[in-house]
Amino acid sequence: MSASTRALRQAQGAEGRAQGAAGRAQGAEGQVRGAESQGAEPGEELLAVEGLVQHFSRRGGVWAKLTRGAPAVVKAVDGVDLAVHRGETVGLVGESGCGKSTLSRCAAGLYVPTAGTVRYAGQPLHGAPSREQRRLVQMVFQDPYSSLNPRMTVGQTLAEVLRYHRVVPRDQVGARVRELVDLVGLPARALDQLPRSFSGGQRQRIGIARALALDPKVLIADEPVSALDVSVQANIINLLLDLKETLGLSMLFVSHNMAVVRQISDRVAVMHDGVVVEEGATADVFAHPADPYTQLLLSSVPRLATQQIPAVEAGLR
Ligand SMILES: Nc1ncnc2c1ncn2[C@@H]1O[C@H](COP(=O)(O)OP(=O)(O)OP(=O)(O)O)[C@@H](O)[C@H]1O
Repeated sequence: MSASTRALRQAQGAEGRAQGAAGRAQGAEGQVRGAESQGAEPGEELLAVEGLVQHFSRRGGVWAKLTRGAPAVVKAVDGVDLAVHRGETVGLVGESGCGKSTLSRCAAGLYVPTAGTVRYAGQPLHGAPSREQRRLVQMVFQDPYSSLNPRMTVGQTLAEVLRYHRVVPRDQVGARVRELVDLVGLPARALDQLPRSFSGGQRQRIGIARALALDPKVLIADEPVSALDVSVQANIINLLLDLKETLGLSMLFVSHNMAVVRQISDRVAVMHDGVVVEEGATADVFAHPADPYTQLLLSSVPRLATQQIPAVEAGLR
């Protein structure tokens, strides 16, 4: 985190935080400003997975019928060590099915891993984490719509999260809900609207607001822009970059899109068949990929070296 951001965080209450980021979020209609995040001094190790294994059994159920003839166990994640340091964004890349989502869900405490540990600031996150610990790491999903209750307004959804997790005293729930909506660049009238009234990009803003409602320290964004029109992708990426800076968040950014990951990440980890095959500073990995699989991934993005990424192009239109 930069000195100015640290000073801002110290000075701000929740109100100042909301106003600061909202202004930036609304001004994020231009190009992706990924360079801001790169070169930041990495802080202490915040989220760490060690020796993480997640195997799924194919025995029984519809899944087994669909995959008849395949091995009985899917080794979705097969021994991964990965850390996200305070204030940094780690990009997790790899083709579909390599285990990115499974690793993210384990890291967020949504799955109890087959083996290995997930720690936040040295403390195990799975097992029986406290209410406070559960809030520390939150996910933003590819399709926020499927996880929003279609019969609840945005205001009701956010208020429910705040009340259930007792994030703020009951008499402050309304004010905090308004701040959250402002924080993600949505107008106040969004509070009274149902999810179906929003575009894909706006729904993703709601998904981000819901994750932020729990006041997390680490955000895990699993393909947060891949379901969006290319013209909207840059806005959401810029919003995430702004929120990361303003709130001092750390981020694990999961994507199959090498160009987007390059733009947003300080470090990158490349996943293949359930393991991380290469990890390093983003600029180094992209300039000098060491693993043959990374080389293959990069060679399939020929425009990358010389041209703007699609999201940037979209943002400039
Ligand atoms: N609940 C489950 N039961 C059985 N197998 C699963 C389950 N979830 C994921 N898998 C399998 O684990 C492997 C890794 O899946 P995962 O979704 O983590 O990959 P991914 O890299 O995120 O791919 P995508 O981007 O397509 O989601 C795949 O072979 C997938 O079919």
